[in-house]
Amino acid sequence: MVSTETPWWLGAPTKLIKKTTLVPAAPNHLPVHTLTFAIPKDDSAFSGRAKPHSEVAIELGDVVKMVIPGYKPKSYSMSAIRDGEFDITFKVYPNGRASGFLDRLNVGDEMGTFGMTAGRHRNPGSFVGCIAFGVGITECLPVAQAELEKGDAEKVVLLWASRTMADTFWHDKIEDLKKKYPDRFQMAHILSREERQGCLKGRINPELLDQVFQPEDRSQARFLSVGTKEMMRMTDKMLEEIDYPMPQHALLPKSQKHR
Ligand SMILES: Cc1cc2nc3c(=O)[nH]c(=O)nc-3n(C[C@H](O)[C@H](O)[C@H](O)COP(=O)(O)OP(=O)(O)OC[C@H]3O[C@@H](n4cnc5c(N)ncnc54)[C@H](O)[C@@H]3O)c2cc1C
Repeated sequence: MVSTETPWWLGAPTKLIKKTTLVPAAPNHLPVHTLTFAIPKDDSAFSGRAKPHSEVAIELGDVVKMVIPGYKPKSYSMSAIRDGEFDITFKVYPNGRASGFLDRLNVGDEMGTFGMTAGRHRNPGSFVGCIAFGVGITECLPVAQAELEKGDAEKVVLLWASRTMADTFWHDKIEDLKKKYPDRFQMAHILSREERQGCLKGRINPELLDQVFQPEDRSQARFLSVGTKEMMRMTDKMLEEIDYPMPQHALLPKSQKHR
């Protein structure tokens, strides 16, 4: 018998309602855009491993799967959720199959999307250190904000590694957090290709992590790094070198059944 049901991995048709450019395309910078979509109204469209958008826990690193036609569902962090709409923020890679498709969408177009759990849980404690590599800030900043809002973290330090300052965005959001939490939130930039006052220069290494993250009580420190798999593995190794064994010191370790 042939099933007429839509497979769960196609998600539900989701309409693009706004496109905002955060980093314009330039010879030395890949563009970054935010796409705002209307949340599909009918939750019954989600089955199997697909979750409704309203159940995506941004603070636990859950993702939205964007179903790229003729390709596959690709993961993106939900960079914000509001009444009836959600955002993804993405970098457009040269010849990127998924990012290229997203970049070519026009307001009013529809594509399949669904929510998916990252299968992680939160490790509580008084110090949070976040390390974002490039566009990894799309997960790190919303998680850092959620940690500040929760209140048990006395200090949240966010280190953002970029090529140059012109590759960065969300300065207004970062300033708002600094103003709202002057004693609890600290932001540090490290730039690999630009000397700039007030910013660290070079690449992340264990000594630098030890210098940037200085918890009063080391046993309370929890870390999140977001970037490519290789960058995250490398960062975990560096944290272990400076005596923060992982996943004991992970902010969002994988839950048992998702390992
Ligand atoms: C859990 C999770 C969350 C994610 N969240 C986001 C997000 O919020 N925003 C976002 O922009 N992306 C995010 N990504 C990455 C995203 O899923 C795609 O991998 C990315 O958009 C590239 O896909 P593509 O098909 O366009 O590029 P591909 O066709 O896979 O690659 C095209 C070219 O770009 C290069 N490239 C691809 N990815 C990277 C990279 N990360 N860094 C440097 N070069 C690269 C490739 O080497 C290749 O040369 C996330 C990934 C995961 C696993």
